[in-house]
Amino acid sequence: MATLYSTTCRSISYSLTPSSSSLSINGQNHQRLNFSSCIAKRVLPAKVSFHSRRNFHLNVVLMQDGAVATPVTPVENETPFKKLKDGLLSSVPSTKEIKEAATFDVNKDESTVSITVHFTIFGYARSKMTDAELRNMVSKTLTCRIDKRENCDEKMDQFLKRCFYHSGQYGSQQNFAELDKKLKEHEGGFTLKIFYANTRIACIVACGIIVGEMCLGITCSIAVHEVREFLIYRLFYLSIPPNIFIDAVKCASSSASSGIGWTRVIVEKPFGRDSDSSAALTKALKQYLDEDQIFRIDHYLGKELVENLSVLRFSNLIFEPLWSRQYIRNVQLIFSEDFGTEGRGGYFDNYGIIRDIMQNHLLQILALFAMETPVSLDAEDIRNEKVKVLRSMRPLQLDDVVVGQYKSHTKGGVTYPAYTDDNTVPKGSLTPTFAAAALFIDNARWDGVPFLMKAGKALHNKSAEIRVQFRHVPGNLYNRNFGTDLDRATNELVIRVQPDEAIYLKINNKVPGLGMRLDRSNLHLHYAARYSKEIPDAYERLLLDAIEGERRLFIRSDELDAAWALFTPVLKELEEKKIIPEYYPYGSRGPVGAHYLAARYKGAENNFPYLRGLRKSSCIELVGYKEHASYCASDLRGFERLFYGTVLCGFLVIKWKREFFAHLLPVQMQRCQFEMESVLHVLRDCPLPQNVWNVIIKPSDREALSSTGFIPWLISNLSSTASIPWLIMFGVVPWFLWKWRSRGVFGGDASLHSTPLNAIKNPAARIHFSNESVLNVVVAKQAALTGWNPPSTVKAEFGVVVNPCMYP
Ligand SMILES: NC(=O)C1=CN([C@@H]2O[C@H](COP(=O)(O)OP(=O)(O)OC[C@H]3O[C@@H](n4cnc5c(N)ncnc54)[C@H](OP(=O)(O)O)[C@@H]3O)[C@@H](O)[C@H]2O)C=CC1
Ligand SMILES: O=C1O[C@H](COP(=O)(O)O)[C@@H](O)[C@H](O)[C@H]1O
Repeated sequence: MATLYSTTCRSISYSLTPSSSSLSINGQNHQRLNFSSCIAKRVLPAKVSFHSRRNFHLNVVLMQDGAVATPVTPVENETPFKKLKDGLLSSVPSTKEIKEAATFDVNKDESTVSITVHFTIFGYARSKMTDAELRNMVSKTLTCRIDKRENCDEKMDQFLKRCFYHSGQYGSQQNFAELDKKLKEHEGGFTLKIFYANTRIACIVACGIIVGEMCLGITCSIAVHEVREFLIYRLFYLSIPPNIFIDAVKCASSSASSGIGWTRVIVEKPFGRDSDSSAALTKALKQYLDEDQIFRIDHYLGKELVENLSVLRFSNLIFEPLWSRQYIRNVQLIFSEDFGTEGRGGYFDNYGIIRDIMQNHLLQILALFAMETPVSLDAEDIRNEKVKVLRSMRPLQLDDVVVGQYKSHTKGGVTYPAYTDDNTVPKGSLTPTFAAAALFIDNARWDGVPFLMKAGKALHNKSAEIRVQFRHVPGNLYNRNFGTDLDRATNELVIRVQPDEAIYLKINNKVPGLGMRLDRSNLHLHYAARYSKEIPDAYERLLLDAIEGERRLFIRSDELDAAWALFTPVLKELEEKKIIPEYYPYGSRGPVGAHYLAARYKGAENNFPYLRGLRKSSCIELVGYKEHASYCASDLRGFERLFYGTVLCGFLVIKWKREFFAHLLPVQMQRCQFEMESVLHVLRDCPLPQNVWNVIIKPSDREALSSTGFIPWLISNLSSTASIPWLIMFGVVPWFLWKWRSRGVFGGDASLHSTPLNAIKNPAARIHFSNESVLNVVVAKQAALTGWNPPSTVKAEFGVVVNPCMYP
């Protein structure tokens, strides 16, 4: 826990916890500290144009070109708060500056304000630590980042001198009283002088700049010539496990809150586990705090590109008109981490990825993305709109969720652990480390548009992205260039939140030259190339906002209720039904089920995500799958066609499984322990087909599939004509499965099948392959390998039909 305090206009009590958690400072994740310490806040002499707090952010919104200094009203960006914002952790004022009283020439009214700010950070936790040890710990990650890197050593030294530590129990009034005593020793007194020539200005100054919202009670008619006041502001940052929030808040509020000045509390997530526990937490917090003292932090809201969402939408004419169901096909919100829980399993296992990432970070992004235009940039106006959009959403359905958990995987001689290998995780835990979900907003703007969320740990990369896929161009003149590949034919806007922040729009473009060839190119805003300034860390922004009393990026209690209302039913169902997650190898792209979920919702023409990577299509027409899909191209080689046919068969199996496989083959399903069957999951995880797989595929190739993900694996393998076993494998596995099933159900005689099997074969018969000989080769190979040759009637029904391209 941390207590920031400062005397004068910004006296902040801040406590971070010397714990294992990561506080991101300077763009890196660092240990999150439970500490309170002191940062001296500089007083910045500046010419300022004062505004009320309500307008404060309008000032900030003024464009500042990152590359070229803006000539526009620079004074508005130079408020002490802005400076404070730019310099909190990095630019510590010199002692001279601290002691100096700043003089602000307030417009023509000549109001003059003298401010001296003391800023101190105190760490508070149970662990024993001296101030020097704390400073040493902080110094390991502290850098001079935002400001001009001048006198860094000196600045950091000054900063560290303001860090202190006090050890105590979270539920001990006495320990908090001791903390209070120590804080007071550092707080001292301060003088706030307001010289003014105009009462109105003086009050605006006081309200808007000096004492933030605390001044609201001050009547503007008071003619103040000089105010000598001693204000103490304390900001408690509860970077501690949620089960001790209330103890800490109780003690802080009764034994260590500021007597004169504000006391605020930043609460870290998770805010409960579901609607009930969240409501209980809010109720308990409100015993000791008012809502406006509570700052529920969601650090994703402090990320630069998330903040930029509203700017992008509301200050660019080109985007806002497109921001609706009319033009947007789907929106994808993606979070992935390339590491597992690694030591945080104790916390994580009680929450799981849906609560850890989706219910808060991704949902908050969604709300900002989808909200209607707020009345103003005022925190309440923005939060009102967010609540409205959250309340227009349909609670998540189990059918629209896929959960996964990472399993151990060996790559390059290194073995990566399974989630359950973490010794802070209970054995046999079913907690999802991956989830994909489709959410819907039932309002006029977004009706029918899927918002696809995906979040996972131990995946192949670390990133956070918003991807907006637009609808196809109706009657596109250039259709011929794209065929039926919807992804190529339409635009996509990508907002890369991290790493390497960027915004880019995928467009179709003519490749320069005499011919007419189109390609996909990006209109690209790459932050590192465009802006020389480093991007502040989310926590830097949010801590500063809390100090300033800016609530825009913090979660209001009604927002929280609305968010939990969306996720609580499905979380309960997952837990009550003990849904087994799909297992995915550490470092992979996650469970296959997620691709099917996405395929179901991304758009009718886009049902075969695995085929997308190949950027080719075949002359196969599939009729009988829910959404009609067709792929056509003239240059496919035989084994690729075969592959398509095989995967399509797999889709049919999935499609029809629910009707009859579920009760005919419960053993198989149970053995695989999966709720949902998929061809890939069968290949990778079910014991029986794995035997076939093992006969045919070299171990190294098997491993490659698990570790690289299916699309790159296919691309690399299918592009090698030497790899003839692939051809066999793609044919054999489904046939083998089918054979096994036939045996299981009909005693090995497929001809005895009746209605259920017909249910697969009939639609399958409508799959057209354009190369008969390929199938015959495969059938012969599989007969050799499995000892079973499908009866000719079956072969015929599976439809080896030479079929010219039906689609140009
Ligand atoms: N780590 C992350 O990436 C993120 C964390 N959060 C949230 O931030 C908060 C802190 O996270 P993190 O630092 O990882 O948490 P930790 O589990 O590391 O806890 C922080 C500190 O709290 C004290 N503490 C831990 N467990 C207990 C306990 N059972 N009873 C009393 N005190 C305890 C410890 O200090 P001591 O023993 O010295 O008192 C510890 O150093 C949590 O609410 C977390 O959910 C939010 C987003 C991201
Ligand atoms: O809130 C959380 O976020 C982190 C990821 O944050 P990032 O800023 O590094 O992307 C995640 O690791 C953690 O599980 C979760 O609690």
